[in-house]
Amino acid sequence: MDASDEEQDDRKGPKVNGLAVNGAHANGWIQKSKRGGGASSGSSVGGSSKLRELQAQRRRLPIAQGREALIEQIRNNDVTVLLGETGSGKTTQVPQYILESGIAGPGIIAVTQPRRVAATSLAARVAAEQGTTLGGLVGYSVRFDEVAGPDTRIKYMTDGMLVRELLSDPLLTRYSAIIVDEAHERTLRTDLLITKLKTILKKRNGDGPLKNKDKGKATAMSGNPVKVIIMSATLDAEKFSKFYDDCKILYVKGRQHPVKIYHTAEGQPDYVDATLRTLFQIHVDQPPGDVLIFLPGQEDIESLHKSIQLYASRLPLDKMAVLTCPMFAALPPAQQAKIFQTTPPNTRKCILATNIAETSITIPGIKYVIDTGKHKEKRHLAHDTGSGFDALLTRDITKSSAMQRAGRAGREGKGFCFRLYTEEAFEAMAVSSEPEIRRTSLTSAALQLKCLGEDIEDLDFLDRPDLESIISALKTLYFLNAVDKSNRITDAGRSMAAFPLEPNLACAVLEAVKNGCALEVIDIVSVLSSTSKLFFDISDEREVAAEVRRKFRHRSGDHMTILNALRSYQDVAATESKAARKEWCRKQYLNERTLLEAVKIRDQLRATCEKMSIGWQSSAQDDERPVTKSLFRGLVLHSALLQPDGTTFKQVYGRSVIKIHPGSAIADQKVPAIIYDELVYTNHIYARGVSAIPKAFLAEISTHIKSQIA
Ligand SMILES: Nc1ncnc2c1ncn2[C@@H]1O[C@H](COP(=O)(O)OP(=O)(O)OP(=O)(O)O)[C@@H](O)[C@H]1O
Repeated sequence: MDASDEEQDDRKGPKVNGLAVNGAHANGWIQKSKRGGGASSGSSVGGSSKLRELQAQRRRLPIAQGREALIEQIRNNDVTVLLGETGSGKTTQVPQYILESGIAGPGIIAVTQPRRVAATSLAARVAAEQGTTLGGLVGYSVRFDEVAGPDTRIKYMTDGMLVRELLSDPLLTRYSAIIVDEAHERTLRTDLLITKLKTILKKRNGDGPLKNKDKGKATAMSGNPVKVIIMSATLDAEKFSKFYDDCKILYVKGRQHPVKIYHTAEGQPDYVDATLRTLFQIHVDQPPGDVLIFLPGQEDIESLHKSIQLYASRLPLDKMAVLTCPMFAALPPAQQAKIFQTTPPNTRKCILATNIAETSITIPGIKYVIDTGKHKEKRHLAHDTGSGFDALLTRDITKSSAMQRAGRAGREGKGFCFRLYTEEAFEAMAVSSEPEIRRTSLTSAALQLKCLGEDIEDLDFLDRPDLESIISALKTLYFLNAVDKSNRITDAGRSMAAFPLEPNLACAVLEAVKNGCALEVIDIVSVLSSTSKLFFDISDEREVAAEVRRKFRHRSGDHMTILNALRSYQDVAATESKAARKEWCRKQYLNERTLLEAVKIRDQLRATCEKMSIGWQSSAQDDERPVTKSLFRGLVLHSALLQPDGTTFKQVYGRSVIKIHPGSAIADQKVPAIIYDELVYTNHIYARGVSAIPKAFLAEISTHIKSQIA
């Protein structure tokens, strides 16, 4: 291991300990924080020692030194770009400063996050710092889950939730401050917010950004102005500033604890093996402290997990034990929660994570980070037919990601980051990832914008989406009958947008209402919309799991199979205790978290139907045909016909030749046509979530679709 041995300070530009503004040292206006804690709005700040300790921790954060100056800047400016090192305290402190200083008036302070795990864990931390219970003064809102109430003033939410709120409140009038955090990730939804906030600022605050105090006061008196703060540790601040009419850029200097970074002398093509060696080198040579390892995906995590266990079992008994905790989205909740648990004595916890743990979160105990420099990236390969598929590819990370990963060490004390790539490789990395708007499907965004009376192709974005993706999105909306031939939103399109679902699944629900099987389709769609998969795919138990789950199999395919599994779970849930339910799920290799989430989603979808006076009860019983027919309507662009070879399928509205995934309930059946939820690209293009459909469905496609593809 070649130690380049510098402390992480990859960002260029002048900074001072505390704050600097637009690159210049902010001499004269840096003030020491008078106090770090204390809520201003009726929260129950008790005198417990835990709370006192949390308040002392707040005062020790680097950002606390510039608290007053920061408040002043936000007070005097409509838009602020805030750049501060990882761990400096931006995400937890800025909303509290805004609240405590009263800048935001009586409105809610929204803090957006790209990932739900960040939104929920940050809300819990800030609630504790305010001495209140979660859901009171501080809450969160993520898709299908909200813990907030009438007293909530700071709300951590996923960027998607705030975009959704635009539909019911286009000027986001409930919010007096909107903090867009981790803006460097450039998720599609964050980019949409950044665009929309520009118009919202004009409408709520008046023309042009307000840069001086007097103007700020004048607007505050005249209506319901909003403060916008764009934050990140690794951001192209100038670009954001330019977008918002050269708004102020503030820099927070300093991390609470240093992180020492090491690079390898040579590249490590076998990064899993290199990780294993580095881990045991740390384990043998370095003082106690937990290790966080970043790997691209589940397969590498499972393989490394096994190797570590094997080596750890051979360690001398007088050595510290090694405890491994995998962390990826599809993992059951109990296992995910392990990363936040305290480590038993004389044990080194070792978390093997995807980039789900890369930004925002603080994992107690982590002192060492091993960064393989790889991640998986979803890319939508669009087709001019409106079809296309998402491919998950292993790629090099960006400089931004590398810095965020290193930033997960050094949150409670001095940290170390071991990068399994050379310093030259780091220097050669792209600064930040390509914005999602330029590489994922735009269908949902285009529909939401249509509802707001706007066209995605006309909007002012930080980076414009590709014309090809826009066309693909608009064609999909047309195929779903969400827009008409003149590209105007239809009533059906408006109804689709009202559901917290992808437009194709919302379309299937609306079709199911017509076909008398909404109950079933809502159940299926609820499982499909959960964050994790229903069926565990643990590689070394794959065959046992498939055998156990055979009883849920339905001859028509995976959608009805999902329904069978959900129904069986509900039967168990109706009679058994929580523990028995859990055990039942474990034995069936079913993810209970998915089932619990699906039940919540189902309730929300039923409530959405009721709000729109749509009946969700079913008339069709024990008949899969209307169910698959309804799903087909939503998944029409995901349909494929059996080829003469009898094993592969050709997309009806695309050019790809695909196979049914071996894990599918109908993998060994010969069926004339299929619909599928997604395509995954490995050595072949595989369709996952597959159901058989009669060819007749394809023939029945409405004439407007036929004319479109002619
Ligand atoms: N859940 C938590 N448990 C313990 N300490 C925490 C927790 N959340 C935050 N902290 C402490 O507060 C510090 C600041 O966290 P915060 O998330 O505000 O930083 P940040 O500047 O937003 O970092 P990042 O850019 O990495 O998100 C952390 O370094 C850690 O010391």
